[in-house]
Amino acid sequence: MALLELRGVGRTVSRVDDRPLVILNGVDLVVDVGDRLSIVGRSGSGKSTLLNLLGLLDSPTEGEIFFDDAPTRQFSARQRDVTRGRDVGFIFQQFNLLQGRTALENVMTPLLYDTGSAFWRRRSIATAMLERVGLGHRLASTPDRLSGGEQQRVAIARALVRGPRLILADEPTGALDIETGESVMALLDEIATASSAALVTITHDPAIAALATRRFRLERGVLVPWAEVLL
Ligand SMILES: Nc1ncnc2c1ncn2[C@@H]1O[C@H](COP(=O)(O)OP(=O)(O)OP(=O)(O)O)[C@@H](O)[C@H]1O
Repeated sequence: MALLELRGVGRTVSRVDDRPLVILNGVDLVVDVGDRLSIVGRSGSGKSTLLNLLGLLDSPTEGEIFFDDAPTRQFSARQRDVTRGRDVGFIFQQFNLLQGRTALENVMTPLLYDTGSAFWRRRSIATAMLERVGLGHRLASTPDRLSGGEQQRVAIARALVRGPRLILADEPTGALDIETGESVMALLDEIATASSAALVTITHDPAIAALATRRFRLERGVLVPWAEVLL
């Protein structure tokens, strides 16, 4: 079942010199429930721009994006925010944790926006999530007391605490050594599998890209399937 579908998606921005810059062009992509996709591409090829579109942070200037078969062009700003908050989890290279806040507080943060019972149960839900990523003993630690791998585990717990159906990871292992990166990817895959979430990973690392079942390369804004295994 298609969770997300991009049809003929493009994104063009105007520059200071008024010449338009085509960042993405004619992107067709279907992300199914439980899919594992990787996207590689040179710096400036449009990877982050594409991820922002997949996460409903930006809108395409051409084409259409469907979420659960609904055209997102017709979504109100609130509908986009609600859909994103409920269904999309973001993981970044630099973790983006709230400094000065404990691991538990960081993971509880997305639940503050939950209108259901999860809001009232946020402490126990966040605790269980941190236990799941192996950090049950570091609930009270602030990011400055955690290693890079531990910080990324907190970020994963925070991204997944609301049970998103789509996980978007932008260079999730970029700031980690190879071994820690592999264990972070294994954890991401395990949690995504348990909740049937789709996982889209942007990476420069061919070994990380090869973990996905569907691999793509962005070449100057054009998305091309990439079957080559580089291991
Ligand atoms: N709002 C904008 N206005 C002008 N140019 C932009 C805008 N957003 C992105 N670009 C340009 O579009 C190109 C693609 O940007 P994008 O950040 O998507 O690339 P990327 O593949 O993620 O790069 P990197 O791997 O270096 O992060 C870049 O040349 C960037 O400078």
